[in-house]
Amino acid sequence: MLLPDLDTPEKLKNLTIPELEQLGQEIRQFLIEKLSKTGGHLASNLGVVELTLALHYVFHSPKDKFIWDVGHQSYVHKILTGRIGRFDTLRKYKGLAGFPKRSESIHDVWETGHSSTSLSAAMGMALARDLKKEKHKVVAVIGDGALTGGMAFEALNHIGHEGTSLITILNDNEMSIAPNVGAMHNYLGKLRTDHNYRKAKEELELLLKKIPAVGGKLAKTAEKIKDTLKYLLVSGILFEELGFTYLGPIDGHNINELLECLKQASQMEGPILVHVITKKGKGYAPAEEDSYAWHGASPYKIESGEMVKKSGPPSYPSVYANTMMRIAEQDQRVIAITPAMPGGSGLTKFAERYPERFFDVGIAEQHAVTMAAGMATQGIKPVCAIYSTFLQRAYDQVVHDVARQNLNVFFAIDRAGFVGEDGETHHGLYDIGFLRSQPNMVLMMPKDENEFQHMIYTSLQYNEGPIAVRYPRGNGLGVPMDPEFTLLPIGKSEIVRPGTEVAILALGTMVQVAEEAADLLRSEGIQPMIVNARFVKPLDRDLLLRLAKEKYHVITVEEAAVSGGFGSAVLEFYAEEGYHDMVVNPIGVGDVLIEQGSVIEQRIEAGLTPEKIAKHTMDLWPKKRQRA
Ligand SMILES: Cc1ncc(C[n+]2csc(CCOP(=O)(O)OP(=O)(O)O)c2C)c(N)n1
Ligand SMILES: CC(=O)[C@@H](O)[C@H](O)COP(=O)(O)O
Ligand SMILES: [Mg+2]
Repeated sequence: MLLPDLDTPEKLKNLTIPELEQLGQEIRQFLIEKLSKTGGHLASNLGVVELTLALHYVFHSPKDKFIWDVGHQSYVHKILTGRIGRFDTLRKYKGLAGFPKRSESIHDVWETGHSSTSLSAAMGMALARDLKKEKHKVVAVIGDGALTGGMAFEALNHIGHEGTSLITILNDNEMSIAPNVGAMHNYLGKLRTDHNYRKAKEELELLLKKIPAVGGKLAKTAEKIKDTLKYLLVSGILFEELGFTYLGPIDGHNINELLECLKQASQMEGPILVHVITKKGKGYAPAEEDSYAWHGASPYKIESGEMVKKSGPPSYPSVYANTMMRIAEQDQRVIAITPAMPGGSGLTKFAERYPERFFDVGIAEQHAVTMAAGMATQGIKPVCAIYSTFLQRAYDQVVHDVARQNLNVFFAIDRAGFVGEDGETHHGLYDIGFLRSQPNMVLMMPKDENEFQHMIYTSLQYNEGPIAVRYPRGNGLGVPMDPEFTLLPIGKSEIVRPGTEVAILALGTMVQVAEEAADLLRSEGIQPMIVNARFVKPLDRDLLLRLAKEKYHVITVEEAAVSGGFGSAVLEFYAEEGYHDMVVNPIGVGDVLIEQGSVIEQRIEAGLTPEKIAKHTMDLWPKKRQRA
């Protein structure tokens, strides 16, 4: 076994090719075993075993800088940089992060999680190197999916323009999470299969060299023919035209080919793009056969490849999908848009049923939102299904293209709140802050999966402008699902428990937590009012005014950043209405970054528990009595 002794990448450099190949197999086996217990991004990491070995063999991390786009494929890098012993804690609370983390290792020079940032960061590091007159390599590893992200094109454009020396490794496995989409994907497909082109080009060049030296005109013609044919035949012409030296395509599982090509790249100046062809899931049959399912694997049985399925109530994406299907059946205007998350958003069935009304635009949230806005101007009813965290990528499009023009786009904002193992790069905590400030916007959150279906229905019946429903990752509460849809009155909340003295206005997932807090308080003879807030915008004015008139103290609770959140909206309301002595205690996620773990662990760290909410209520109670 070679793996146990490899605690620094420098030790790789003493290995022979066969030893590197053996090490690759050991790493593969290690990943398959460890992730069968922890789950994680198995397929992507199995696909980059040889590539990561070769990178650490040829270059000198951390002097040479490695930047991993999205970073979900950085487990092999973590194994080779001294963290092999921590893999039992992968994506666990206070354990090893599932993405690069600068606090974990000097070899992690850039943190990722959101896609398509690697080339911009690499450019920044390369320019800094040049300004400081340092000499080291900057290497970005970007997948074919991440390359569909707009930021990547912005960076390619600038890098090619500046001619800065940096190496882009394009890890092309034809997959995003789902099969990759887009014109760039199609272009890469041609390059992938261009071995014939390459052979023809070599034969052509040999032939042209055989033409005896000819004078003047004929020579120029010969050169012109060669350039034209080269244009047709040469690989990577798109990248070459953008100012990159294109190397490849090479077999990303062939150590010899990788070492030869990376050594060549390491000796070249200017922007280099190495096109590496890999197989997502390589080396584990179930993941090779279905790398889509094995992109984000749950714990599984190695022999059978059977994932441990979390049973339980319907998931929010499945309720979204079923409700969309039912409504789309009746309303031909309804279309669904996803930026590269068809599976996670639950849209697979919709896409099969209504292929002409489904658009996976690739990792392109900005394009998705503005395209939806364009559709809305033409009377189409676009539904943008975007995770809260990824919607951050399209903020100006929401502001400038949708809300400002008051266009009727429905945002289905999934993964709102804590998301668990993906950690702080993926939590959906900021959408309330950045949406409620927008004129014309309607924003709501359901307390459970049954109310969720009614909110989707209400949103699709709404024609007045932009409307958004934010909903959590995972399953509902297991409540009965009404057979018929209900149209919810916009801006109206629901009193779920009457009470006195203190009113707890809870949003979405926090309604259940607030009710559990009320149960704890009952033994103290304290019975606060529990409100299912439902709407962040517009607020339920009538209820808020009633609470003021009846001298309630108010607690708001939200699984979102408290700064700029629902509680802030309530505070602003009372200030604007002149209730300056109104006691409002907003509870939410403070100015903290809560790392990977379970959602429950994250809520505990944030103080979003029945016990804490009961304590907040108790704290207000005696003051309330004294005041009376
Ligand atoms: C801005 C953003 N949108 C969506 C995602 C979700 N996401 C994570 S990985 C991935 C696909 C990445 O494909 P690729 O870069 O080809 O990597 P591979 O898994 O194939 O190695 C997507 C869409 C993300 N991380 N960031
Ligand atoms: C790496 C990445 O961004 C995605 O794979 C993300 O982890 C998917 O999240 P869900 O598992 O919530 O769909
Ligand atoms: Mg890919």
